[in-house]
Amino acid sequence: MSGESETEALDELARRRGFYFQANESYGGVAGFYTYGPSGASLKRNVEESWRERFVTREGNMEIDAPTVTPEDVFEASGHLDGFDDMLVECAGCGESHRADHLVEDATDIEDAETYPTDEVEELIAAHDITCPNCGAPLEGQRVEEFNLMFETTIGPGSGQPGYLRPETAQGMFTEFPRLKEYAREQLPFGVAQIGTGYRNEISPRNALLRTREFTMAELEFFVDPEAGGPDLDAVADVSLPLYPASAQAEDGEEYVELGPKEAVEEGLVAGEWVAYFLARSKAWFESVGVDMERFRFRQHLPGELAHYAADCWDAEAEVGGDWIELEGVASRSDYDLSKHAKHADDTFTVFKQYDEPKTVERATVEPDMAALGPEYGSAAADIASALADLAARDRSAFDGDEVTVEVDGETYTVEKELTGFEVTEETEAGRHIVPHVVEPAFGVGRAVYTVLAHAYDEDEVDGETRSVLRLPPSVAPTTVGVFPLMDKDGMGETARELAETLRQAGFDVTYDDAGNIGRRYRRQDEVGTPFCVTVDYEAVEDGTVTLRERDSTEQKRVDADALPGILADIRAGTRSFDEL
Ligand SMILES: Nc1ncnc2c1ncn2[C@@H]1O[C@H](COP(=O)(O)OP(=O)(O)OP(=O)(O)O)[C@@H](O)[C@H]1O
Repeated sequence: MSGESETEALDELARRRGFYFQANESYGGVAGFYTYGPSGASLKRNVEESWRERFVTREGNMEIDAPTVTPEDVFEASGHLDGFDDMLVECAGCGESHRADHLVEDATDIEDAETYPTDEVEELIAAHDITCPNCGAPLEGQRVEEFNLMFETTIGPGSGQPGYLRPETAQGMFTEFPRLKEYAREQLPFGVAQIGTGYRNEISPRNALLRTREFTMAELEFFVDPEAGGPDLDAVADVSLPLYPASAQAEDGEEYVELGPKEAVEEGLVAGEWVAYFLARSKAWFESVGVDMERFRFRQHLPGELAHYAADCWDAEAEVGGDWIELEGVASRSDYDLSKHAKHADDTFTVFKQYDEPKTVERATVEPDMAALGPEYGSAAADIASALADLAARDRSAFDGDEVTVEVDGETYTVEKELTGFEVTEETEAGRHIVPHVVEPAFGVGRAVYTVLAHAYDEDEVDGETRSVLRLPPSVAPTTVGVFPLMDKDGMGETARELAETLRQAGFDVTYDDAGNIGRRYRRQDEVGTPFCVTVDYEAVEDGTVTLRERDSTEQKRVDADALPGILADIRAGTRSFDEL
């Protein structure tokens, strides 16, 4: 199937079978907002649960649940207020808004247009005769502007306090760090995760769940000691990473490198063992929820694309509808976030790192003679005193001579050493405060759900008819099993209803269906990805055996109804397969 028809067929099935649809359609709907229907909400919940199990429970990490409305100060510190922009160009013809960088990328070989200044993007639009994708009018001469993607709100009545809907969940983990480090008993490394809603006022929402204005993210902020060693990469040695390095992209090649996590670090391709570790864990997780590994890669950010604080960043990408889309970013963020908050907030964003043995250290301090500094330097005296204190802590050798020079507000002052009260004392130190570095795997849940659906979607032929089928893994499928009586008579309906109830009580998502012929009932379940269907026929009423039909092969086997809970649990957990029954 071509890329476009794949996504069109999927969107149609998603509406019809209750996976997702445009929100508030009865009021005309607003672009970029989707409602997950019953099947989609269940699939999404299973994907989130599986993420939680993989990245929180099994890793021994913490999880928090922070508010989505956030005061302005937080985003001033994080840099979002100034820098969380996309490039906007509006069509003079039809008034439609577009991502200017995306239009340039579509029309040229440029892959990182978002890093170009707006005037250069305007020139590129003119040079390549780029037109409005909606109405075809030329966009030459239209202004390209930076547009901040955060939704603004007011907290409280009246003029209130300015606030924003969070564009990512990450800031919650950073602003609460002073408390979180206490729960971690200041022992690095430790991870804090959050699954929650993020909001971005996207200029041009499109491709269903891929670019929406409200979406669920699953993020892990992993705090590490930059001086300590990394994780044991043997634990993920069985995962090979399909890497698409920046160098291959620059040459415009499709040169993938398949390497184990350890080799990727040793060859200098992936900066840092923690990044390699999370790439491996991510790949295994994407595979477990049903992303097709033939259509999956890790793309390294190009140098211009990298945030200035980031040492390295890799995006997990999947091919959907002919395009590569970003599902997750794994970034090495250094101490950028915590240092920023330390500057703006009134708290400590460090951890106390204890030495193996207490150390004797020399400490240089000053105690300036203010009675002498005041008359000599006037209003600058207090600033000079604090500059002297900074200097003593930073560079003791500056006090070697008879005079000390400091700079305050661009002015240079020379102070007699005698007046500074400079002193060196010896102290015993048990440890010191360090700012942890952050490695962040950030996932978009909606994009993962959409990719899982797109990769699961298939059409084949059954009994001479084309069937649409979602080949979803049993662990994420919205319904685990459909239970049908052959007909609702001669005890078959009752037996089937009882079986459905037993399976529900055993914790399975069950659909009971007695409407229409059995082939049609199978087809309905195939379309929502139900991996198994159980049919209760005459024999079942007599001897307690039922037929178990597998979705993908459409093969049927007779099994004891009593054994079903065990069989289904094993298959969902991946410890037994249908073939082994
Ligand atoms: N508008 C959106 N709709 C749905 N998911 C999104 C959206 N924006 C980001 N995400 C998801 O959140 C994850 C982390 O966000 P991040 O800030 O790294 O995205 P991004 O680089 O801004 O994405 P893009 O370049 O595609 O806009 C992304 O990998 C993606 O899965």
